[in-house]
This record gives sequence, C-alpha cells and structure tokens, in this order.
Amino acid sequence: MTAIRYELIKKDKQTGARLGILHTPHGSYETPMFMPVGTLATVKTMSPEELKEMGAGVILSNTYHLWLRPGHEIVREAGGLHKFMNWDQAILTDSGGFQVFSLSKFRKIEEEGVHFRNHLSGEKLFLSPEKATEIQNALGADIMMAFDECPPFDAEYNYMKQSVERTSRWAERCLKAHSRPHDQALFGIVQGGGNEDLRKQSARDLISLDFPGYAVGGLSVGEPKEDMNRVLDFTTPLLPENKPRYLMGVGSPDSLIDGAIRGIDMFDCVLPTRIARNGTCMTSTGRLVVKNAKYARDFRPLDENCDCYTCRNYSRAYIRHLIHTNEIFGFRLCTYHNLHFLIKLMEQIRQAIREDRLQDFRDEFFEQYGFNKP
Ligand SMILES: O=c1[nH]cnc2cc3nc(NCCN4CCOCC4)[nH]c3cc12
Repeated sequence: MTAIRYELIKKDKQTGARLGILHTPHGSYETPMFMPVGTLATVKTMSPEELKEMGAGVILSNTYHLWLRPGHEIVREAGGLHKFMNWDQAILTDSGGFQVFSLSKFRKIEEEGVHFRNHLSGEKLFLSPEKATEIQNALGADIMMAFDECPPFDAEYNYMKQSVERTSRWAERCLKAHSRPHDQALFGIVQGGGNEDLRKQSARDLISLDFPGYAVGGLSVGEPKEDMNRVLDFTTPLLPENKPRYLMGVGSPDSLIDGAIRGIDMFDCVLPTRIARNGTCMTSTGRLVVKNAKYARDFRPLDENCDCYTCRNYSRAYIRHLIHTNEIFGFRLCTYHNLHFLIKLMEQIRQAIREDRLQDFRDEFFEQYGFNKP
C-alpha cells in the first residue's frame, strides 16, 4: 500500500482530460488541481486559514531552499513540515534538482550527484539522489520528487540522451534510499526535452520502477507554449491511466487548460503569488496591472465576476494605493485574489470535464480572457 492513491472518476469525451480524486494521508482532493507554491514553508503572505478558505488542498515547498534555511534537521525536530508550518492538508516537495540548475551558475554534474554553490553564501554544496531523498524524508511531505536533471529544452540530442539515462539511474537510487514509502509517495520525473524517443525512453524507464505517480519535467523552462503542448501530446498518453500526472512549474490560465486537456492532473507555479507582489492580477477578462495610474479612481473590484475576499471588500483604487505605497496588505489582497482565481479556474475545468465540454470551455475562456485562438 503506497502513501497516495489516484482514483479515476471519468474522462472528458471531447479531450484527453480526466476527472479524478487524489487520496493522500492528509486528505483527498479533486483533480485536475492547482497547487500553490510555498517555497520556504509559507505561501508568501497567506495564512493556512486563508489558503483553506480559498480551497487550496496540496501546497508545495522546496527541498533545496529548506535544506539551506532553516535546515531539514530543524524541520524534522519540529515534527515535520506539516507541524512546522501548521498545515494539516497535503504537501508536495520538489527534489532540489531544478533549483540547483536554475539558481546556481557554477555546477558540476557527475554520476554521483551535482556539485554547486549555495546561491546565498557561495559555499560549495553537493546534492545526490540519496541526499535529496534523505532531506525530503526529514521534511515529511506526502508527495516527494525524485532527484533529476532538468536540462535546457534545446540541449543537444546526445547530451539530452545521457541526461535522461542518468536521471533514470538517479530515480532508482532515490527509490532505494526512500525510508518512508508508506507515508510519503515518491514520484518519478519524466525528462527528454522535445524529443519523442527520449520521452518514451524516460517514461519506460520510470514506469518499470513502478512509481505511485509521475511528473512531466523539463518543461516550462522558456520553450514556446506550442512546444510544451506538443511534448504533452506524446508524453501523457505514455503514463499509466491509474496514476496521477503532474506538470511541474505550470500556472498560467491558458497552460492550465491546455495541460488538463492533455491529461495532466496536478499543476504548480509561483506565477500567481509572484506577480501579485508586483501588483499584477489575473481576472476573467485578462491580466490587470492594478498599480497602473488609470485605476486611481476606479472603485470597482479587481474582477467583477469574482466573489473572493479581496473582490467582495476592496476596490482597484484602494489596492492600487496600497501597492503604490508598498503596503504589505496590498500584496496580500492581490495574492489572495490570484490564488483564488486559479483554484476557481480548476473547479471550472473539472465541471467542464463532468459535462464533456472542456474544449468548448477552452474556446470560451480564451475568447473572454483575450488569449489568441489556436
Ligand atoms: O524538470 C523538472 N524537475 C524538477 N522540478 C522542476 C520544476 C520546474 N519548474 C518549472 N518552471 C517554473 C517556471 N516558472 C514560471 C513562473 O516564473 C518562475 C519560473 N519547470 C520545471 C521543471 C522541473
């Protein structure tokens, strides 16, 4: 018996989307789902109560960042991440591989692991599949990720092939090092860039190791959205229907819809929380940069179709004033709204799957939001 179980409820008749339930030791959640990112054991400016109020279920934290600060041993002594951050729902931790590649200029990849520098102090560090697994076992997230390499999307074919094969060997080492498989589900991460044969090889290798869930990695790294969709078109069908599929680092409204259409169940991204702190908000008619002077006397809510706490109680003029004066409450109001917007979008996607009309929903949403039609 593994820590999590994916229950397939129904498939959309118009697309490759599916409605499911992800059962975890900290609750069961409908999929497709969006997972807010709380890199340093907090979804920036949000309290656990506010996250629950808006319908957040699974949230993310980052192995690399928590390893550096406060250190995984402190989190272990606190009783694990759930206790430490007072979050009694589900948690997923990324394995640190992506952060090493995205944060550290100097890095040396060897079979054993990756040598790199602490992005804060410059001190030399080393992460291996075993170390990344030990850290995640100490953090105690319900879902943890295998230690992988996320190469550039346009990496040279032979490099990409070597990287996929090493990531598969690392995945097996993570499984062997994993000390709590009944409490924490370890997901494998499919790599291979934009190469169909390498994606097939990576999926085959990982499926042979029988993970309880699979992530599609190596995407949302700057490649055009058409490339991401093309890769998903031939990758998600390779993955077992009865296991969850997680597309890492994806969180714009169009990509969430297009990922769900291609059979993705789980998404995460810093986008909604990051742009909120810059005063940029997602609304049903497109992005709204509330700090723009044109909203100085606009007393409407951010989004007239939204019933979130922010939109029920505050105006664009007030939020603009807060962002303009660098008031933290302004960041909180925009963050609350953006996360609520994406969590509600996932509910609309799930309802469209129930009604076998996700393609129609995509067309309506793209039209209203202002995304160009395919
Ligand atoms: O292959 C991966 N392996 C393990 N973790 C990942 C995390 C990932 N996160 C992204 N993209 C995040 C892109 N963000 C979009 C918003 O702005 C910040 C970056 N792509 C990712 C790929 C991987």
